[in-house]
Amino acid sequence: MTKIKLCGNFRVEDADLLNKVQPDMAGIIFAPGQRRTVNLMTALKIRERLNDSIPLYGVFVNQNVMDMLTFFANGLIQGVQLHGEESELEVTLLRERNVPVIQVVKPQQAMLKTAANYVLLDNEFGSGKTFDWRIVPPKPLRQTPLMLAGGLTTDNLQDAINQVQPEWVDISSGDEVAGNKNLEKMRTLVDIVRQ
Ligand SMILES: O=C(O)c1ccccc1NCC(=O)[C@H](O)[C@H](O)COP(=O)(O)O
Repeated sequence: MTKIKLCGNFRVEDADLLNKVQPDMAGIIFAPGQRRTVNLMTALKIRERLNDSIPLYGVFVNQNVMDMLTFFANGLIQGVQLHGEESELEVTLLRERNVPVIQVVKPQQAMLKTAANYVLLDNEFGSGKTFDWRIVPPKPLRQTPLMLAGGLTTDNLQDAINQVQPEWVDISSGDEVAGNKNLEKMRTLVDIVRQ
């Protein structure tokens, strides 16, 4: 069964919504200067309020690996999403310290051989824009479990799963209404993957 990550949570109360719908993974943005960026205090509060059963991943763009290791060691995050041009060396360094890694790649690179636990296909930063799913290599050719992202919504999620057969889907804009996380959208998305 496809699993679901709900990303870009940025208000402390988003933890309560996540607890209600129980996604397989949640994400918060540490990349600076973005609409959904969280500061350390908010991140700590979200982790504190979030059910222990929901792993929280930090999203970073070309940031300091030592910070990622510290956040992981302190239990603030349970894994990292590398959303920039991070090197395989950085991925390996994190993996050697048992940090689960999601490496974001361009859709054409789904076959990339990497030490990361997952490759995530997205062409922008939580932009809500889809890409042409036909360019994703078929499942038997992929080396690493695939997370599909980019403009997934309650309207297109089922088609995306049918066409791409990803191990995971990752959604941010698609669970928002007027820029805030929305319980009904989140619930519908989770129901679609679990039906
Ligand atoms: O959401 C952001 O602001 C963001 C900023 C910098 C790097 C990544 C960012 N978001 C990543 C995600 O939320 C998801 O991994 C994914 O791209 C979902 O995007 P979408 O559903 O298209 O909003």
